[in-house]
Amino acid sequence: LKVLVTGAAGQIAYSLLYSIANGDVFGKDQSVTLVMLDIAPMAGVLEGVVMELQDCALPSLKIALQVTIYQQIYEVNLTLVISTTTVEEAFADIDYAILVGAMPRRQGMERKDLLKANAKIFKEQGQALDKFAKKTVKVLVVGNPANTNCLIALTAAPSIPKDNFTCLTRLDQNRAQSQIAARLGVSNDCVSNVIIWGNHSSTQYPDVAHASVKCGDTESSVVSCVKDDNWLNGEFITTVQKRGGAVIAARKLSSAMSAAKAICDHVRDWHFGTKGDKWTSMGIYSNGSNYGIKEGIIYSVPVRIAPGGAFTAVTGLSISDFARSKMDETAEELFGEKLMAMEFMS
Ligand SMILES: NC(=O)C1=CN([C@@H]2O[C@H](COP(=O)(O)OP(=O)(O)OC[C@H]3O[C@@H](n4cnc5c(N)ncnc54)[C@H](O)[C@@H]3O)[C@@H](O)[C@H]2O)C=CC1
Ligand SMILES: O=C(O)CCC(=O)C(=O)O
Repeated sequence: LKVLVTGAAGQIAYSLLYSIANGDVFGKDQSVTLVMLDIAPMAGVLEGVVMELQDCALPSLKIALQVTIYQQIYEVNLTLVISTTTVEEAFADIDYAILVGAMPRRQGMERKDLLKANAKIFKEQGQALDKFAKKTVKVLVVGNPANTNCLIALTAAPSIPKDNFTCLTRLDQNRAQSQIAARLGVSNDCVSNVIIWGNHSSTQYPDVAHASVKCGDTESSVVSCVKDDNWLNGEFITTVQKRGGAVIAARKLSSAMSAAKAICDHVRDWHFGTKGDKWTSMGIYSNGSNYGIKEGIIYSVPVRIAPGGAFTAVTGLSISDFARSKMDETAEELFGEKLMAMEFMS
């Protein structure tokens, strides 16, 4: 597997690269060529990250320096590390593209305020995917605003199927899951089938109407266990919607450790598949057939994934009037972002 991580000198990548190199995403026995891309001014930092990967002395990673200063090729046992600032090299024949590299939000900004700065990056990287990657490449967009950046990349890569493009809402799902687990005093893995609808933004709709909690052998609905609709329809939703901003306010930096963990969860599920009747949420291309969401945006829905990566949106879930209005509100925001993106692109 050839796996590209962009923004490889940044803070998310700092946690993410370790997990991939350690076999936590694709398995300990899977050989991986890890391609790390960042911009030229970050070449020195990138070099330091490679040194650190080397110094982790991971059992599967054997690194030997081969080439030049900006284009170091490391020869290995199980995992091959290539760090580069060259787009052509980074995107060549990749199986996975984890597109993290972008400007992060600072305090007081909404994620869509990043569109102007980041749209250009995702147009260029969409074109690179189109030109250099395998046509089967699976793309995960993380850089914000993630849904609309994903749409930009997809539009710039017409030779790659739309279903190969996803954006990250797993961090929101993990946040929602952990809020419920904390409320019920159970461990996080007892809670499943939480849904994130729509945009990775403060209009997203974290929905627990179909979520369940497992205590011993019995599985019950989250709604019946929490027994507090006011909290579920109020504070719970806003906590998840605003969690990214809360982390920025506290850390003066955007979330990174939890983002890297969520990326690993997303890619692992996309690679190995979801288990049984469980689902996970991810931003996918809306073709107009899911829950009345119009065609043409990247919208987060629950999906089930087969081993190898083919996914289908979960259909037939009942949608309350409350949920309907929340789902439409976040779709509307995405169409607004799309218009803005088209303006910047033109
Ligand atoms: N979807 C989600 O759930 C989340 C998204 N994010 C977003 O992820 C992005 C990255 O966050 P951090 O790692 O914290 O930022 P960071 O600033 O620490 O790192 C970003 C890296 O990207 C690099 N970069 C910039 N332009 C590039 C290009 N054209 N090609 C390759 N690399 C490029 C920068 O040089 C930098 O090293 C931000 O946009 C942030 O808002 C962050 C957390 C969660
Ligand atoms: O909130 C942000 O803008 C940066 C990180 C992020 O997307 C998140 O923590 O959810």
